[in-house]
Amino acid sequence: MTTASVNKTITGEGLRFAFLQSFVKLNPRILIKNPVMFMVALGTLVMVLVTLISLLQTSDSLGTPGYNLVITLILFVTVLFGNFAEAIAEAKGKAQADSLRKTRQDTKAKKILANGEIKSVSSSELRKGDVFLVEAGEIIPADGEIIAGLASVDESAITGESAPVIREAETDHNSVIGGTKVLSDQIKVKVVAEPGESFLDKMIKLVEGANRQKTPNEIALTILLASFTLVFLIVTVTLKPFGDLVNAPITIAALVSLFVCLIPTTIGGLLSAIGIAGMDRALKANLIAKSGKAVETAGDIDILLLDKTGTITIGNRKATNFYPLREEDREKLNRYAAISSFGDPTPEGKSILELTKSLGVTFSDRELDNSLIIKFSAETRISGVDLADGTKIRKGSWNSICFWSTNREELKFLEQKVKEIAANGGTPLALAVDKKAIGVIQLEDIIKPGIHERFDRLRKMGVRTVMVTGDNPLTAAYIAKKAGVDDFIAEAKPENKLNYIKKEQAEGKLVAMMGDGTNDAPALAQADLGVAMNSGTQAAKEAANMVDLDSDPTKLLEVIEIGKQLLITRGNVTTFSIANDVAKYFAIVPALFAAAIPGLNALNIMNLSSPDSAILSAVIFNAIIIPLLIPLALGGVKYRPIGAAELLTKNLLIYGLGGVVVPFLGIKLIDLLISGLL
Ligand SMILES: Nc1ncnc2c1ncn2[C@@H]1O[C@H](COP(=O)(O)OP(=O)(O)OP(=O)(O)O)[C@@H](O)[C@H]1O
Ligand SMILES: [K+]
Ligand SMILES: [Mg+2]
Repeated sequence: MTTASVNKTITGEGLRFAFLQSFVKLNPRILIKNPVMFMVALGTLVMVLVTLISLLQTSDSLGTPGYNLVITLILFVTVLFGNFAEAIAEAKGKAQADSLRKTRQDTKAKKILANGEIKSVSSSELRKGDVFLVEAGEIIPADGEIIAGLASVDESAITGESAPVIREAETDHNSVIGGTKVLSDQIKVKVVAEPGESFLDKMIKLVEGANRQKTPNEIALTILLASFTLVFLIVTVTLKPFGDLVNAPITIAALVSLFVCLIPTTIGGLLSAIGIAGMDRALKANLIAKSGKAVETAGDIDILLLDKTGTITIGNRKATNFYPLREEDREKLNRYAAISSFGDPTPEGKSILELTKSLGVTFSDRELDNSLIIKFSAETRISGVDLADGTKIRKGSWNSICFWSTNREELKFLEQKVKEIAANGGTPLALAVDKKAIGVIQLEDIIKPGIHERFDRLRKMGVRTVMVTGDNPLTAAYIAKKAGVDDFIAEAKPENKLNYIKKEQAEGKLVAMMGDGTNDAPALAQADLGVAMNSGTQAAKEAANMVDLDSDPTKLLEVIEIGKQLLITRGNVTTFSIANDVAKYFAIVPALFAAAIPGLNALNIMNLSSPDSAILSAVIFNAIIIPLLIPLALGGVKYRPIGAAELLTKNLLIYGLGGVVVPFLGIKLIDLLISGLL
């Protein structure tokens, strides 16, 4: 199964589920969470009483039992429609959860005991901290981090992506998920999640909406809608004495109907469906949002921090050339580049080793016996090896090698080459032996095609892009200009990201970033929107509020579009809903008083056939607009990157004006259809 392809359309089973849920959600304890719909339900109850009383006694102020019954039923259906909208949004998640459950199964695990022995246990017996072995062809029994080895893994059960991925110990891609399958090699994995708290468990709960909480914006909007409801309650109630005063008695059916038509039932009925659909869209893009708030925040992001390598440029930097200080050093440079990269697992190290191989450099493993490998770190920007014979080889950024080297005079000759490489967007690495620089290694980065257009799109949405790189300022400036980012931070260390985020947040900006390494975890936690790559370390995934199953660094751009789409859809449906209510006011009120106050006839532009028909048509329209808008609520309003002001004008025109016009037409049409029946 694939999360990406499951259930794009709603199945018959989904419809049945949603239909039943519409009744389950009539439970007052569930309904009260939606104050607008709760009031409609109360109105329905009032009308049930009125219908019963009107059966027993005839009175002008009660109306006929038949008419009252019809109004009662329509109000009841209105509540059901609201429930149905939410249920149909949830139905998609339920289907996804069901297929994910099939992925989660008990498997055999080869647990490695403290004494090194292997014991076969059930996957459910594995606890956090346990170590297990998985070999080619086996299912990984639990979530974990690889502590030894490397393997290609089929993650299609979770990501829907059929191409295998490589996971390796001691890299930023050391994370494996229980339920996925090892295709080649074998790995030792340390368990990171207790049973029941695995990634798959969390994902199932998430898509099911089991712990769905209202987002802050949803709460704010709900409070606003509730206060509208209160205002309209007062407006409607005070209309009664006014009607008596002008000798136009208003029936309870008319008052309740007017009230229901005035309160924002459309957005009230669709609000939570819109939120669920937003999370669903994120899921379709293979993004696991830990909360609805994360998706919502994405729509409001001001600044996007992006890594250079792998995000703006294609994958890994490739070594393309060696430049010795003196021509006679060429052999030596190539050789030491190879030896110093042998124990360097970074993409840069691997690529240097490959280039030396293609140049015919050979050396035996024995030369590295008893040597001390100096691992690359983003802090030092240096890697290398101390050989057993005392030779110290280092490679790293120009600044750090300059700092380490003592042949200051000679460095000047190399600096020329370094600048040349950087000015063309490459990354220069200097190589030094025993504190003497002997040459420069050229690493090349290729900018991803189409990335410029994506940044243009973001700029139009009002999002500023900032490239962060550990590279030198010259290289950074070249790539930043070529790729079209708004700003860059060069020679960045992990804590620089964190500080930059804090600084922007202090100015009231919302910042998003994506990361995979343990290094990135603090910044991912600090960012308003932190997206971790699925391949990343456990620390990164825990700190983030979204996880990208595809581990695609450009996914941030999609996240923002999904967020914007959610906010715009909600905004537009709200505008439409309120405009609708205004229109309904003008449809009902003149009809109610036209007989008693002839002057109001001027307002009776709709010329509906009778007050009863006007009210009935308005409540019918009020009810059916909810299911009619379900496709819009679930599908979302397509987001186009135009300026904020232009967007507002356009949306006000379409949804505001449309919201006024559509009910006039709809109510008139319904009036024409039913007036014959009355
Ligand atoms: N394997 C390595 N050995 C030695 N030095 C390296 C190695 N890889 C990178 N460097 C140097 O360290 C600098 C910082 O690299 P790093 O990979 O930390 O950058 P980064 O923060 O990941 O940014 P980017 O997104 O550009 O990769 C590089 O510009 C390069 O000069
Ligand atoms: K309404
Ligand atoms: Mg890097």
